[in-house]
Amino acid sequence: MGAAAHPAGHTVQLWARDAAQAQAMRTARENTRYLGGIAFPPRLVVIDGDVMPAVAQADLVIVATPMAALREWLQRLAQSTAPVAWLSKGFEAATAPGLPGLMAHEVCAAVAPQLRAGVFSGPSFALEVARQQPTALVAASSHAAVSEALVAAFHSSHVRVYASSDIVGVEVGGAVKNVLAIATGLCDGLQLGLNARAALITRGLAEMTRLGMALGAQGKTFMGLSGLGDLVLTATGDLSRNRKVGLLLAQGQTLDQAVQSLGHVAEGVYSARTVWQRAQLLGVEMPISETVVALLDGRLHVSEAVRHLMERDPKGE
Ligand SMILES: NC(=O)c1ccc[n+]([C@@H]2O[C@H](COP(=O)([O-])OP(=O)(O)OC[C@H]3O[C@@H](n4cnc5c(N)ncnc54)[C@H](O)[C@@H]3O)[C@@H](O)[C@H]2O)c1
Ligand SMILES: O=P(O)(O)OC[C@H](O)CO
Repeated sequence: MGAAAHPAGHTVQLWARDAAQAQAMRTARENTRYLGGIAFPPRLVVIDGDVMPAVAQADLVIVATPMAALREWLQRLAQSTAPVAWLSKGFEAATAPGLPGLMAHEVCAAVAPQLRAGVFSGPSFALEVARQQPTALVAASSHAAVSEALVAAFHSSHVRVYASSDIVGVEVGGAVKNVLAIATGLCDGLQLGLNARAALITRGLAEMTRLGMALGAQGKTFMGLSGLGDLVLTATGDLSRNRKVGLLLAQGQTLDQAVQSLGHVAEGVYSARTVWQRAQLLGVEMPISETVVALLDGRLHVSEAVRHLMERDPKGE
């Protein structure tokens, strides 16, 4: 996102937790490990060590870590006076037995309630954003100042940023699409055909919307960029790590092998159980997500997954 912010005329401080990786990026003026071949813009500065001096100077702080690291980062940033936005797309794993896992804004409310914060989401493979290919995103927060800061920082000739106040809807879309992309990868890996893929995406959108509305989201959010848009991208785009997990499971790899071979996080693997757990608590039917959880937990074999979905009782659409 650092490269994306630059055309709007901002200086970006990119913090890396690994000092050697930070030095390698300073030397190469690119992130060879993750986005090789994309030169950093001149006003991007790579930093490491204590991040707080940079936070104190910032007009906007972006947290670009997997969901599993978000709690720790929001605790660290709790006193920031600048708005904070996260890119993480997932539900947190339960932190104690008997407690449901949380959405990102719920984690924020628990550990940094005074922070002006929100989520930056939508269909956006990092590689295409870095190449400055056209991308449209959603900035969602209950604080208008946060969405406004994201629009000011990122809206440009190649990135369109739409503001939303429906943070629940945007976060549910971002988390559930990853689970559904695992299912779609599996479907394509098993060569079940285009009819099956369209059915999974459409019924997946229905279950995403059901869960979101039960959690208090607005239905229309799921027809937007962070819902349908990101679901279509992740379920069908071969740059997706979540889709890749499904494809690899279909080839007979174990979950551990599939996750190891990615080298990046596939959030659906970690969010699926929480998504399913929250749906169960609310009495929301999510048969595709339920099937993915059963596969990931090893309770269902790949070869049984399709039968599991197809043999459900008939019902109205
Ligand atoms: N890559 C994409 O195309 C993309 C696009 C939009 C949103 N996202 C979301 O953004 C989040 C991050 O995705 P990614 O692709 O950058 O993941 P990634 O697996 O590449 O990890 C991103 C970085 O976070 C670092 N990290 C991990 N734990 C950390 C911690 N505790 N503190 C600091 N840094 C830590 C990793 O070392 C890595 O450099 C995910 O939730 C993902 O769903 C990714
Ligand atoms: O590679 P994935 O599956 O994590 O998807 C990346 C982005 O979330 C797409 O918007």
